[in-house]
Amino acid sequence: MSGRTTALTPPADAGPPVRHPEAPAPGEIIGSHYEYCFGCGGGVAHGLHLETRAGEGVNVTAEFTVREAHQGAPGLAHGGVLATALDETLGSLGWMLRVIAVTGRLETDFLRPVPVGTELHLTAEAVAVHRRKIYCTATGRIGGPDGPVAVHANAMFVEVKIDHFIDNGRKEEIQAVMADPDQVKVARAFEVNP
Ligand SMILES: CCCCCCCCCCCCCC(=O)SCCNC(=O)CCNC(=O)[C@H](O)C(C)(C)COP(=O)(O)OP(=O)(O)OC[C@H]1O[C@@H](n2cnc3c(N)ncnc32)[C@H](O)[C@@H]1OP(=O)(O)O
Repeated sequence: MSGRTTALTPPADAGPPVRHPEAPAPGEIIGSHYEYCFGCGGGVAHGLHLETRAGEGVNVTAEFTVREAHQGAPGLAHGGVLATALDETLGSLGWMLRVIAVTGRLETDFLRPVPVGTELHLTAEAVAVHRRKIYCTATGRIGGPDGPVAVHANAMFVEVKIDHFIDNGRKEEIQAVMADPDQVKVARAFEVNP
């Protein structure tokens, strides 16, 4: 046993998340953080192509249309793909806090099947911060932004520095990213020095 608590309930001394003064303005589209990200990258043919918008607080919204390539059962979205959509939307909260954060834990409830062709309306919100840990939730609704909930997640993201990617990513992709001025701009937006 590691002694680590895996609870997704923030500890009593956690604080509220604080919207960074330079967070994208409410309604502003948060661009893809990486062209080859399966969740948001334009360079992944069968990816989710999620487009996320900043909310007014430490929250974001996004839409994702389920396509044939996303099926698990015939005509229905794969659960892992739906979890990815939640994960990706949650990942965008880093822009609102101006930190880079990766998923530590993601607990997903699948409440309704999601047919191919459905537009999933996603929201994500940070609820508490404790040291490097960001506690957050995400919801995907069908039939409109106020439609019935199809999927819901409680999650805990952990803040990391750019070294997390440099140290762990494959060399080819890391070198390509560092040679791309647009990508370096993304990294700078998080006030990190690549
Ligand atoms: C170039 C530009 C790039 C831009 C990139 C933008 C990328 C955005 C991508 C978005 C894409 C979408 C999103 C994606 O898909 S992100 C991809 C999926 N996620 C990952 O690959 C993360 C893999 N895991 C790790 O790298 C490490 O385990 C991390 C970094 C998470 C922690 O290891 P690290 O050694 O650093 O820290 P620590 O172990 O001291 O832990 C720190 C604290 O956290 C607590 N804890 C940890 N894990 C868990 C857990 N499972 N349950 C409960 N608690 C957990 C821990 O108890 C401790 O708490 P406390 O002691 O402080 O109380």
